[in-house]
Amino acid sequence: IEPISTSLAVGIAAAITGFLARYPNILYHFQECCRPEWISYNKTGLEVDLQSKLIGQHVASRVILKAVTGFMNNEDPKKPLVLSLHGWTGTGKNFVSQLIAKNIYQRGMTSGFVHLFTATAHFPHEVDLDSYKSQLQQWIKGNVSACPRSMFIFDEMDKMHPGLIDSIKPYLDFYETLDGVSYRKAIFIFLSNAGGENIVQVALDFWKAGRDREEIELKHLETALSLSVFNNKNSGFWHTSLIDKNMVDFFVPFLPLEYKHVVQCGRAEMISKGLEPNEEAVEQMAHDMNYFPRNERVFSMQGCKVISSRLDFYI
Ligand SMILES: Nc1ncnc2c1ncn2[C@@H]1O[C@H](COP(=O)(O)OP(=O)(O)OP(=O)(O)O)[C@@H](O)[C@H]1O
Repeated sequence: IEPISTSLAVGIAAAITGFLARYPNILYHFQECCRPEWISYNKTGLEVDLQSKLIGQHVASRVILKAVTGFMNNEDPKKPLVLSLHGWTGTGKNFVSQLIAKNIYQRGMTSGFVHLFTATAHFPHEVDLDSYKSQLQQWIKGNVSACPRSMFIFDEMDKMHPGLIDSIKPYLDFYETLDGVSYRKAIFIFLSNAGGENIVQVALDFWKAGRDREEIELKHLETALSLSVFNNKNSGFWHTSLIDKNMVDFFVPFLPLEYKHVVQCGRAEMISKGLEPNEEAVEQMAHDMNYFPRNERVFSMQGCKVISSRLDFYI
């Protein structure tokens, strides 16, 4: 071995080791880890995002901001935060979960500490229920052990097998620790369409009475939600004791979106594509969407869901 190269290599290695010993935190800036450099709550960011990006959801915006802020500012929460988001398709439930993730984790939804499960994709076969249960429990335990500030999003909660919901119950409860792991700093978000029709009915009643949509408050929707979520035999929730044990901290209703919201979503979509908003195209697209109920045609059938792809056809 050539002595000059060897001593050069040894010198460089020693310099790097010395540098890392003096500045151990430097690595944390490059590699995502469970530290404040990567995980810190930005309340103003969430507030601004909810106001400017989430369209037509004044009730959900308020509840979510309060719930997340209260939880994230509490250094010693007594249980994990459990939010259950309900509403018609395409009204922003997944979207809002992304906004929450973005304002807690530097890498948002791509963070290694944010975990998304979709019932039909991840747990499709009932015969595999037992293995799903143990995999899910191990996944939650492993990830919370690695980082207490982990976030778990369960999409299509109403299609999830009740037995599987039951298997995650212990992690949502008030336990100090479970097998030596504390779950109290974790966030669980459940998304479902359960209760969507009852929420639509409340919004429709307001519309028919000529009342402003902004007048709808959480209290107007709570009964609608509880009736459907608690009493619906088809809803996974109904079979489990998630509800009677008060494990869900907030039930968050999402209102159905109207024509004007579809237009707003269209404009926002054009801007996000880096285009100048084209009013004519956006209005034509909104006009061609399907609305319900059949006679009144007030609410968008697909919410804002298909706008991204539809818009391409009009511009
Ligand atoms: N209220 C909203 N404000 C702004 N954009 C929205 C809203 N609702 C939906 N969108 C747009 O439509 C897309 C699809 O919506 P999203 O996936 O959040 O709907 P969802 O309520 O989760 O529907 P589903 O119940 O079918 O899963 C979002 O990524 C977003 O671009």
